[in-house]
Order: sequence, then structure tokens, then C-alpha cells
Amino acid sequence: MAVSVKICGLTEATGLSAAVEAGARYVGFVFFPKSPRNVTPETAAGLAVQVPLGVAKVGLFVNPDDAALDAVLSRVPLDIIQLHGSESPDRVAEVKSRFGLPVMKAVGISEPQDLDALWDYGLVADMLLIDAKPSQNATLPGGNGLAFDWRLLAGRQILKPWLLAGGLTPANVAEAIRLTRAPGVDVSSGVESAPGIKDPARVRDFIARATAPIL
Ligand SMILES: O=C(O)c1ccccc1N[C@@H]1O[C@H](COP(=O)(O)O)[C@@H](O)[C@H]1O
Repeated sequence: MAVSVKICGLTEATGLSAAVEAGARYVGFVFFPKSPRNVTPETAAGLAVQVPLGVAKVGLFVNPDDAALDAVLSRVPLDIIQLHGSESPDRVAEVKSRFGLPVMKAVGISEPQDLDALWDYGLVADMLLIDAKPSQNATLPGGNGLAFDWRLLAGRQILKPWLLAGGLTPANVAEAIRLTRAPGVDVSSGVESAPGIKDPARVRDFIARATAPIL
């Protein structure tokens, strides 16, 4: 099956249309004020109306409370909630039940024991996003252009549909897919010309390489 691609951290129409036209299956909007990719609900709502049916609109949140989720979901017709903080499995289940949307939980990996969390979150989340664990002094829990050792995932059974993330670029995405057999990939900084601004040519190149047949 073709690899699904998520282009995350879209802030403006040019990047969004490049992602959609090149075949992205998911587009991501970041609701996290510390991120250079943060968008207001109003901006996201304006972009969301440009997303065709068949492309899922993902809202990325970091440890949101219910009020923060309400504030966005009352304005933006999201299809999936991405939780990218230290939300517990119980909180993932609570968000899913309270808001009635599928939840994609990000799990950070840097060493073999981090893989245990994939089981715990796999029991409650609809999808998993397997990302690099940020360094201790990182200001963002993701979107840092940091990769992990993809060989940790080789041959691993994952309970739920999942995307590989962390430090992916047009140059390395095919190798990452080859090593991990990821059914989908997610990228943010690796297709930007500046933080928060997607480079349409890099977006197209990334999607073409991610979806090319594996040799
Ligand atoms: O992109 C961000 O600014 C961001 C902020 C806070 C949490 C997660 C964030 N991005 C997610 O991280 C992955 C990996 O990013 P990158 O490709 O290494 O730059 C990205 O796909 C987003 O889902």
C-alpha cells in the first residue's frame, strides 16, 4: 500500500496547496504558542476550508486542557486531534471520548525502552506518531528536525496505524521508510524555507520520494 504523508505545521495557503496537490493524506495545524508554526483558530479555520475531502485536517496540541481544545474545535473543523505532549494514556482516552474525534498520540523514542510506551498508547489512541524524543534543553517537544535510530523499529509490530516522524527530509525519507516499513510519514521542519514557512518545492519532493515504490 502507498505510504501516507502528513505535512505538519502549515501556516499559509501556498504551503497548504503544495501539500494537497502533491498528494498529502494529512495536513497539520499547530496550536502551541511556543512553536514558530503556531496558528490562531481563525487562521486555521481559513486554511481548513481550502482542504479537500479525503485529506484529514489534524490539530496538534501539547498538554491541552479541555478549554483549549474547545476553543479550537468550536472554530476549526478538525478531523483528528494530535497530542504531542506528556499526556497519559488515561488523558488520551478522555480526550477521545469527550471530543468524539480520533486521537493520534505522539511517542518520543531515543532508546529501546522508550518503545514500551507504544504498547500503552496503542491500547487507547487511534493512531500513533513515532517521533524522536526531544533533547532535555529543547524548547519544543517536536518539530526540532531531530531523528532517532530508525533501526529500533525494524521488525516491530505496532498495534495501531502509525506515522514515522522526526528529522525527515526529502533526502532521507525513502531510507527511513525502507528501514522501518512505516505505513506513513510526518514532516515539519524538513520541508521549510524558514521556521513556519513551507517550501513548495521541498514539499513536492518529499511527497514524491515518500510515495515512490520501495526498491
Ligand atoms: O512542528 C512544531 O512546531 C511542533 C511543536 C510542538 C510539538 C510538535 C511539533 N511538530 C511535530 O513534530 C514532528 C517532527 O518534526 P520535524 O519534522 O522533525 O521538524 C512533526 O512532524 C510534527 O508532527
